[in-house]
Amino acid sequence: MFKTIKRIIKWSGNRKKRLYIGFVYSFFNAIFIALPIMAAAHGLNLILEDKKGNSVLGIDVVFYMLGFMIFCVLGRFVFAYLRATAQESIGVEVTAEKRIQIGNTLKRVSLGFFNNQNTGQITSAVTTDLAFVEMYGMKMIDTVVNAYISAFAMVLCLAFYNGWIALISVIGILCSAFFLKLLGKKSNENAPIHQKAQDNMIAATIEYLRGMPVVKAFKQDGISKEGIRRAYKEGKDINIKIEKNYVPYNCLHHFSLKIAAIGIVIVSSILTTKGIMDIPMMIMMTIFSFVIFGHIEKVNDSVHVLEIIDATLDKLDTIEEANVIHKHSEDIALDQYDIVFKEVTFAYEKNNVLNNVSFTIPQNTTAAIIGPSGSGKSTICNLIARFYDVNKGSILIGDIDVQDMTYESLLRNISMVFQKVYLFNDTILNNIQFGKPEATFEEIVEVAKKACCHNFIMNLPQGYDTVIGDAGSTLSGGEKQRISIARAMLKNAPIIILDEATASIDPENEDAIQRAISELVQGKTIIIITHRMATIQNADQIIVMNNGQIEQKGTHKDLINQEGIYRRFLKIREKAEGWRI
Ligand SMILES: Nc1ncnc2c1ncn2[C@@H]1O[C@H](COP(=O)(O)OP(=O)(O)OP(=O)(O)O)[C@@H](O)[C@H]1O
Repeated sequence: MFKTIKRIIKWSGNRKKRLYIGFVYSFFNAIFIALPIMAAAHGLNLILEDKKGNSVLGIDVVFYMLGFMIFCVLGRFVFAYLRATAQESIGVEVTAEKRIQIGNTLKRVSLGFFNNQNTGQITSAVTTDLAFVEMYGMKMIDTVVNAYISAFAMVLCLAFYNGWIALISVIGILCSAFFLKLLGKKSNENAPIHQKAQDNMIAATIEYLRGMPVVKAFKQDGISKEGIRRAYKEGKDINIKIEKNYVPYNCLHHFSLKIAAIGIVIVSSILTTKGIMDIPMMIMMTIFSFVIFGHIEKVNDSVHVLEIIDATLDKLDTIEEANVIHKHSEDIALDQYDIVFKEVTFAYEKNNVLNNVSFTIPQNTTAAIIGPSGSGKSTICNLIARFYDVNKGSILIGDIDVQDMTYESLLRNISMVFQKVYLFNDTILNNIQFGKPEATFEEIVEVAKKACCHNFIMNLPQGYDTVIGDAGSTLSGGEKQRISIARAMLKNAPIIILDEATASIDPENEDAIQRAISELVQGKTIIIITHRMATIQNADQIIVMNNGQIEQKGTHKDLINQEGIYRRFLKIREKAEGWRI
């Protein structure tokens, strides 16, 4: 429990000082809770003395007492207020920074990180988990640390009057701390199970929502709901089991505090009957027995929360410590753009997807990459853009290893158009402008015209200001593709990677798009994955991939005369394109 408290304090970074100042306020707050009890005992003593005939209770004394009580209430209010202002906003401030920090880290990790980590895990880490720490982190500091500080302040007050009573309080607190430790251990065992159940529920929900179109198309509502129902049921069962686990320790924690409270009352009564303690003091001790453990009693609820916070911080640390792709790279401006693969070997997980691949694409030339499905064509493109790092060998652009360049300086030189287009849930204008944030409206319209988007954009209700749905879901595949080509055109990078970019374009637009692509690629270094024969035949170089290796390499003229995959591929394509209406 205290280990996690220490972690939260460390997590608050340069705001630690405010936490410590808050602890001091908390101490004085507790003193101002104890003072009225002590004053009441003193008042009672005066009343008894007065009754005995010693006239000690004048009107001035009554006013002093009243003034002191008001002073205590005000003191309590002031210190509670100061503590809250010092500590409570820290959680919100730190999580806001952490979100940006994690966002920056996620931007710079290799895409492999998202494969290895469950998407549900990452999503929950940056949304619900961080929100949990935001909401409960500082609350726990208040509940736990301030509870012990309060108890410590009151024990000091008790010790001032009677050492034995103070000792009983300390024993009660220590016993409860022991049971809380056991509870913490149990909770520690359960936290990852709870977390996993929660991640599974989130992952099942995402899967269910993502798969909705397929579910509807195949009318398999029942089957798809089964997964989500199972995840929710497991979540519920695990939570019930965990709660049951905690019951004995919770009871023992409360029991030890109650026994200590009863002990204080019994010992004060015995001391009073023996004449060692007077009645007002005994009443004061009894009142103390009610309030001294009040805050600590609630600490047991915090133990589970702290364990969840601990597991959450572990998870957030894993993301923050993720292998950032350009830890040692520099911002380099290239002056030429030859792309060289030197004996590149790469595996996404265990099995090699590329084996010893070497080729050179000279600046301002076009290389078409062809090959059967799964042969590694897209992987080559992903490695050029450094979405992943090679396992062996190197990739050079303009004689500079891509690993020596920062992501930003590398990607400044590359425009990519993928078959699977991703558009942001934003206006069309902003989606195109993403390629060059400083572009003027006129520039955007110009590229949109070249990419054959302008007409359909103007037919939309708000033209360029039309907001397109999630991932562009309100546009057709061809329209999305044309917007992504416009985006790439606007970026005007010297290297263009086209990964089956025309695959989802409707035939009537294909020629127009091809013209647009011809404009996009003017004077650039191009890597293109395509099945379109005309594009392949016109390429300066064709790289034929098979099973992660280069099977053939050369121009159309070279390869047409060789027996091999390329000739077989051409035959199939000729047949397919011959069928086109
Ligand atoms: N993110 C990934 N994680 C793990 N394996 C992957 C990943 N992406 C691709 N692969 C695997 O790597 C191999 C090569 O994939 P790649 O996408 O490069 O092939 P491709 O030639 O472009 O195929 P296609 O023509 O079907 O797009 C395939 O076996 C594929 O299953």
